[in-house]
Amino acid sequence: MTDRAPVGELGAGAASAKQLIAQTFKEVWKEYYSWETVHSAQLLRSLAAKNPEKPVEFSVLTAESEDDSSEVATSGASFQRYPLVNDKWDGLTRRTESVVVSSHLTPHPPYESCTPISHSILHGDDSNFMPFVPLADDPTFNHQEHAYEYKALAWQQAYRDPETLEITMETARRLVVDGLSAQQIDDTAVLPLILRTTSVWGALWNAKQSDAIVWPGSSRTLCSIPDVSPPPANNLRLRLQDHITLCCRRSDCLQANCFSHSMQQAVINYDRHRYRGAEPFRCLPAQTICGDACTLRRQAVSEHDVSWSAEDIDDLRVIAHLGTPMTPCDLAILCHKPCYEVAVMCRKHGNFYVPVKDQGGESGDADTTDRQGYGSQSTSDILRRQRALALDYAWGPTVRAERRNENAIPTFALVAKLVGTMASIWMRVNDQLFEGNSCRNAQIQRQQHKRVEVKTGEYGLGLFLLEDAKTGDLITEYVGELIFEPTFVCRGQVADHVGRSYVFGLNDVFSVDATNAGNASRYINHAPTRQANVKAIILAVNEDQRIGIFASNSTFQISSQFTTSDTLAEKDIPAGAELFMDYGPEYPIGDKHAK
Ligand SMILES: C[S@@+](CC[C@H](N)C(=O)[O-])C[C@H]1O[C@@H](n2cnc3c(N)ncnc32)[C@H](O)[C@@H]1O
Repeated sequence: MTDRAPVGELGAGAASAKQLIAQTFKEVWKEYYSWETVHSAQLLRSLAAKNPEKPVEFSVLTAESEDDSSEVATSGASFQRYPLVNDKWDGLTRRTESVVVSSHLTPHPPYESCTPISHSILHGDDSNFMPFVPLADDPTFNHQEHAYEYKALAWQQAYRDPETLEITMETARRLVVDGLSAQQIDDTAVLPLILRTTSVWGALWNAKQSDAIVWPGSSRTLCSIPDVSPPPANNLRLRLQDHITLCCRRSDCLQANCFSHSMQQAVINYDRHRYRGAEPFRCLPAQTICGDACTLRRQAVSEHDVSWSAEDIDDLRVIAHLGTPMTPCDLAILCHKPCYEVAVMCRKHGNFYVPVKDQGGESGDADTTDRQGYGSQSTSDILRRQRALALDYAWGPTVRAERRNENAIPTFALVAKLVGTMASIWMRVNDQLFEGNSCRNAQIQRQQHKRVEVKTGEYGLGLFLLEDAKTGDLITEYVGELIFEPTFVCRGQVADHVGRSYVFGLNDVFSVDATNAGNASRYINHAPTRQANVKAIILAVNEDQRIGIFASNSTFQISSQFTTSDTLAEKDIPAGAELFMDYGPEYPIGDKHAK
């Protein structure tokens, strides 16, 4: 694999290290591209349409392979090629080739494909960048005019070239085997990508997030480079920061790519207090005695009687800062400290509401006006119960024992457990709330969709019911890409060209576009209200706006999102019926369903 000098022979000097890294990089680059060119040619060949009468053998689509001029048409486009000479890699030179389109490729299908998704997705699109080249093989689509709307292709924006990433990573893997560390490699600044950054977004991290390129020269399975150093075990803030960055902040959300979830790095900043004011955190008064060590049992404990390490105090700050306002009894469980000690530390380091009235020893600067500042959240029965249960579950005796045995708690396991517990509790609370209730939110959450099929309908493809539905039943949910208004304007050109639009206006900010990604609901055709048998209703479900498609009829009126089906006139939509909904007054109405 290598004929380069080992690190030892090159000496420890920066110049030698640089030389070694550059040499290894060049080697890997050559190996990779000599494999990649052959592999790509094979892939292209496998994609060629099969023509049994006249089999065509074409390697790479270049002007050189144009041996049958009656079968090919050349367009003016060009691409960069890394040529092989006598099956050997010919250095890093690139050649510009013109693109030849073979007539043996199958024509574009009459319907553009659509990626199936079960919930709406948000790419965070930018209307300045073209997300994809639409109808690339449709000669009647005006690509030039379309491209005029955009500054660049979306993949050019913050594009991470997977090949450069793989070559960099393979270089690093070989260098690590040779005795260099990731930090030493980065210090030379020779590689095109930094392996580690002070945060988590270096090549090491990105490689972990990307699909692996499997190629013969890769030593990925043989050597793994130590990842960015994990945050110190005794630094709860950094560990949680990492966790919050990776997981959705909504405790009831288990989807990696939910609407609200963004991959921006989270920073737990004590200066920006979550509630108000600049206090590091606030604490609620203890209400009932939690045990022998409860602050309510102790008379005037002084801070001199309590000795906490800096890490312990920081843990308290983090927990109190991130959680909903808690009593010292709750905090005691989370901090694994006696309650009366927590109360002392809260007084010292936070803004502590001491117990009111007859709570011996701790006189009250408690003040209900201030407490109201927390809003209904801190007083909500559901939240309180949720928190109590979560504490019970997540910080039970096993975990406490773990903490005693090891100084380093497996934070991820703990936090995942806490988040998981919150989610399961939330689901249980939801179930209790929604039990026996045909609330539309509940139907959407439970995805109680009807069975449907897509087939030729009155206007192109249409959506048909496979089972009966009663008015008010959820048929399906309209899902797609969440796009911004300017993107909608740009995509309009494609919709005009194909003569079909799959965009549903959601709110002032977003529309849901099912053109490229969606489910069967994208095939529901339009009919005016009196002939429509389904209705789209936008519902707020767990902080997201979602579009439920409900069985409806002409007498169906929306009164509230919690209206139940039994308050509405029942009228079945029989299995086999095509579904129609009213697209709204602006939609150009077809002759058959003219209002
Ligand atoms: C959401 S798609 C519906 C599925 C579409 N029929 C298909 O084959 O993919 C909406 C498009 O269908 C067509 N369409 C739906 N209802 C129609 C109607 N009542 N009259 C004419 N065209 C209709 C229009 O082209 C419209 O832009």
